Amino acid sequence: MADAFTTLLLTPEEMGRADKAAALSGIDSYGLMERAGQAVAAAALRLYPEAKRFVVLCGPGNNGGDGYVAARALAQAGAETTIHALADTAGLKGDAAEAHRRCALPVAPLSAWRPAVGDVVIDAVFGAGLARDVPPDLARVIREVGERELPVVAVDLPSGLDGLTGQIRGAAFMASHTVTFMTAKPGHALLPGRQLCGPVEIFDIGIPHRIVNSVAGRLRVNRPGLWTLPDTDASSHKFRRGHLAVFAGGPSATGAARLSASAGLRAGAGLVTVGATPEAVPALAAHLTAVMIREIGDPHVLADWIADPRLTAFVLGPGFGTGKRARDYVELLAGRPLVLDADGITSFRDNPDQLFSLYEDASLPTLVMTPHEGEFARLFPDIAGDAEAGKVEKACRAAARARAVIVYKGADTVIAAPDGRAFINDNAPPDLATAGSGDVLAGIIGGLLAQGMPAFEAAAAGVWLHGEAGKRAGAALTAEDLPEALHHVLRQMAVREEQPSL
Ligand SMILES: NC(=O)C1=CN([C@@H]2O[C@H](COP(=O)(O)OP(=O)(O)OC[C@H]3O[C@@H](n4cnc5c(N)ncnc54)[C@H](OP(=O)(O)O)[C@@H]3O)[C@@H](O)[C@H]2O)[C@@H](O)CC1
Ligand SMILES: [K+]
Repeated sequence: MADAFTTLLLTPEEMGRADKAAALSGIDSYGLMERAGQAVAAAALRLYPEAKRFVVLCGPGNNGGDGYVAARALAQAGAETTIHALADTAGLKGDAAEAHRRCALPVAPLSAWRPAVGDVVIDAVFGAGLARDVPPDLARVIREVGERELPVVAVDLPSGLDGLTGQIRGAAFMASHTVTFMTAKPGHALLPGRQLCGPVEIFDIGIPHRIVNSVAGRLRVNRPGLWTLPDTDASSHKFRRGHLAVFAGGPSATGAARLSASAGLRAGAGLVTVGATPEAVPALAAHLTAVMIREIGDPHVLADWIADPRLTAFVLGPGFGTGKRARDYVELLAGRPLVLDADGITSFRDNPDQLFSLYEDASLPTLVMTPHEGEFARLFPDIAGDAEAGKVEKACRAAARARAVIVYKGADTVIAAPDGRAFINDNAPPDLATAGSGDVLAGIIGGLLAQGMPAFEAAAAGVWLHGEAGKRAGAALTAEDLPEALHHVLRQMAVREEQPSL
């Protein structure tokens, strides 16, 4: 289970506001810096008790200020410590100037440092205030530290990493450990940032939690506790656990719909039916047992079937084929709970507004779209092409425009709702990027939607469960392994819920 502070992500801008609000409420801002720097020194001593020398690299702002505090604490603890600064210390202001004043160690320029084996780097060059690509001097040092594979303890963020977007500004340290303050930041969770941080330690420097909560936006790391799975009590009747309909494509492409359907069933949908044209039925019938098949001979049969209110959710896209048929089906589904994936998304590339208008009346979103990067760019070319925007901003803008939940897939999938809520998912193992994996994800989300979960929660839970199933299935998994692995994950979660002490 997740408590509010372990899932909360504050953007650098929100963190700055927390800092200002803390100062306005009378909290000594230098005290915050002192605790931040002390925490960094404590982590460095704990992680590298045998270090020959700590080299503290200090920048021109408050991240550098944390560095001066840490350097003083390391030296006081008896560790050999040297400081190299990016800019002249005469330019330091406010708390950073105070931290430097209290630190008696000499400060050499960054350009004078030649990284040597045995050095442990304390990276306090840039944190939340990184505003552009790192200067060439620092880029050189980053390269040399990387070449020598020196351990790096990053203060707040590895310098060069954009805390908002997770992107690298020119060059960035590859940290072995990161110490950040109060909450994690989006850049710690998004890629490539996540891979640059090492384990992230979140240290409470004493900003009152009510202040942190007052500046917090709607961004979280995706975790159970942010959503609740439907009650999968074995005694609940299958008709009460909803009925998911998955649409299949042509006879040579039924595998994708089968994967979605099996996953939907494993996710707890009471009934799952694959709707297919007569040509595709034999191929489906040869493989499906627990999943039912509905032959859709002509458009009237389709319309009658879809109109049945007992069908509580739909999946359209996996292996479906692109074109008018997909658009016609979605038109009939307007407003109903739908997971639109793959070909279903691509079918609207020439007229995305046609799709969006079909779902504009819903007061709460009922459409979930699950695009990977290429599909996202087909529906939202202007948003995808905005070089300034990060993945979270892109997903949020797309969700608002489409009035749909957007699952912007990748190793750092972002789930965004039209109301501005957004979760970053971080539990997907690399093996999950395998053929058919997306079909399974669409089916899991469909299965949760069918049970009445709201679209955003169903999407977030589906993405997390998909990641856990991938971990459970292990290395060299295939998509066929995932529904079974999901079954184990859900069973384990149910056991934990029954025995909270586990
Ligand atoms: N929030 C809190 O509660 C607390 C925050 N704390 C700490 O404060 C940190 C944030 O401090 P910060 O805002 O001073 O930003 P920071 O990262 O030091 O950089 C700004 C400086 O860098 C400069 N600069 C930027 N990019 C550059 C580039 N590419 N190349 C060259 N220069 C560049 C920029 O110059 P400018 O853009 O103004 O020209 C400015 O001088 C935060 O990460 C945490 O460690 C803790 O003390 C505890 C309390
Ligand atoms: K840093």
